[in-house]
Amino acid sequence: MANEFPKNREGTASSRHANLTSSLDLSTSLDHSVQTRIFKIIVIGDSNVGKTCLTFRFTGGAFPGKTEATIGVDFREKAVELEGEKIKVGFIVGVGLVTKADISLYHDCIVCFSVQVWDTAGQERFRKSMVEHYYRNVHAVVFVYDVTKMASFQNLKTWIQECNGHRVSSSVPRVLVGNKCDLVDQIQVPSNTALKFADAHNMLLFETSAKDPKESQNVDSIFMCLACRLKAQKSLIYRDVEREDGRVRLTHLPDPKRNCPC
Ligand SMILES: Nc1nc2c(ncn2[C@@H]2O[C@H](COP(=O)(O)OP(=O)(O)OP(=O)(O)O)[C@@H](O)[C@H]2O)c(=O)[nH]1
Ligand SMILES: [Mg+2]
Repeated sequence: MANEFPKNREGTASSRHANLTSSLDLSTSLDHSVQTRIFKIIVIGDSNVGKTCLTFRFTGGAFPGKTEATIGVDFREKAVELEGEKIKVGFIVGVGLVTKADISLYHDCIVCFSVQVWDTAGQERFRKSMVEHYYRNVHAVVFVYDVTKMASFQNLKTWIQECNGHRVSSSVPRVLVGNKCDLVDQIQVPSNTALKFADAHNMLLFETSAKDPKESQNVDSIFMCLACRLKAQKSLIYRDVEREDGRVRLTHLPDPKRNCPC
């Protein structure tokens, strides 16, 4: 896998990823971070639902002034303190619209295509191998839909299927986020419909807005709550395990004494 950042549509290296890991594979950065506590969270959902803005709000504390569709993947991370302990929350944010030309540019990257190109012959084979990386060693999944776009809510089923199809265990925490609640006059997905769906899939539901500054605490609580659950679930004692390829992999040992205050 190439160790360079995917180029954006203008062909320049994306500066949005500035201080983040130079690797495209967070599991690789885990390899080098013995004793560092990192949770890998993937954020998926249709293009344009606000995945990038939500993670930007959490990691950067603001709504980005200018956004463009994510090509390839977006990496972000934030160091947070939980119960006096410092941990890192790393995000991989799924890609939006991908054209055929983009695909040839990004053939070495981890790419998650949006539903628009899922069933296109030829692309499907490529997508399959890339998405494997995307879901590997994931600690939590955030499904995002746009409360003003019913289609983005209906497509969640497909995103969940994909997640399950990549052997993401049912014990991996999943949350559902309805974004763009600031657009009160345009809401198409009623809260009770979303709640039923979340209950049926054993997910917590957050309805929020990456844009509205008054919601910023709510956005933080999505990820902090996940981090909290992860911290409670996973022992943060890592041990090294030799992989078949000779590299070292980190695993964690269960620690039943930890409880999540959420
Ligand atoms: N009103 C409103 N607009 C938002 C909100 N979040 C994102 N947007 C806008 O929605 C558009 C898409 O946001 P992104 O964060 O780029 O969406 P994305 O899901 O990352 O899209 P892809 O990268 O294409 O998959 C942008 O024009 C944002 O400004 C929100 O909470 N409220
Ligand atoms: Mg994006």
